[in-house]
Amino acid sequence: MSVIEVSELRKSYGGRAVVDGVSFAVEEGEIFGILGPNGAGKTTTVECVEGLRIPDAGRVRVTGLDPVADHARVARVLGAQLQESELQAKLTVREALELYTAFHDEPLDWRPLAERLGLTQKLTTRFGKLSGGQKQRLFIALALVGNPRVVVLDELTTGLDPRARRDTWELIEDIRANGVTVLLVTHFMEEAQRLCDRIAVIDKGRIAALDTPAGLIHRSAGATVISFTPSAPLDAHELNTLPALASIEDRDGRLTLSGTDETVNAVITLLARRHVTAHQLRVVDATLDDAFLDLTQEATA
Ligand SMILES: Nc1ncnc2c1ncn2[C@@H]1O[C@H](COP(=O)(O)OP(=O)(O)OP(=O)(O)O)[C@@H](O)[C@H]1O
Repeated sequence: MSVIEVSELRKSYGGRAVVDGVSFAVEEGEIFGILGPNGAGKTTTVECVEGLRIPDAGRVRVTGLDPVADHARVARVLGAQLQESELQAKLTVREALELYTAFHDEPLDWRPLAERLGLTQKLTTRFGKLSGGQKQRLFIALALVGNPRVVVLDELTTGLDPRARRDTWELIEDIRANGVTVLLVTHFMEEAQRLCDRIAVIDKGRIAALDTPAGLIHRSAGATVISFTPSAPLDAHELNTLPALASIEDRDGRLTLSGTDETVNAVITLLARRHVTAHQLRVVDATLDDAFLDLTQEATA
């Protein structure tokens, strides 16, 4: 049984479908990413998983339980990251940890958790005085203190500096290493590529693609990019008919072509045949960034 099952989920506001038939399943121990442009329906989807919004249609199950009908039981297995507005500025870190411990039947001891999250020195600091990174670490601690099987983290590293972001990534890997399943909403491609086992790309309320990060990159039209400045102009028709070509750009005589390994080999053969030298030749793999733009543009078209 999957830890999270979402099937044909739909939610509309004022007659506009913001989640329009989303289905996915998250397996035990996975870090599953939800990636998409602003307003794609990511938060609405995960809030249906948390039982905070009621779907118009479709089925959501968390460890086999309905998050709305079985809200109290789901709250025991699912840890959700709070939004900033949900904690009082005057509450100290210790008070927040004690308060959230009291909400759960079988909580973890918050002390080692605070230690692992680097909060021990901050126990007497009020929430309002914490830095952005410290607040995020406290939110992670509060999401984990109930000893959940699943945690939902929405835009966890937004607003963090690169160091704090990397620390947070290590924490998430650590959480998973302890057997917790992670559902992660993110805007950051690097974050998704580094952390997620699988990613659902959501665009306009629908799943545009669902795959591993490497799978998404390979699936996108231009998985490999070759760029060079030819020593003499090349024939446009010959370039445009290269096999598996996804895109071609000529910027002040520097050519950038995306496609597959087949495209790259054909470019090299063409250069040799025409006795043209390629200056500053670069071949790079596309990133998840490229794949994301490709996939979400595709869905727009
Ligand atoms: N309670 C609500 N009432 C009306 N419209 C809403 C409500 N909640 C969300 N929406 C709209 O639904 C759409 C999807 O919102 P959602 O927050 O799920 O997107 P998102 O993918 O999480 O976006 P972002 O990346 O910007 O956080 C948006 O256009 C938003 O304005």
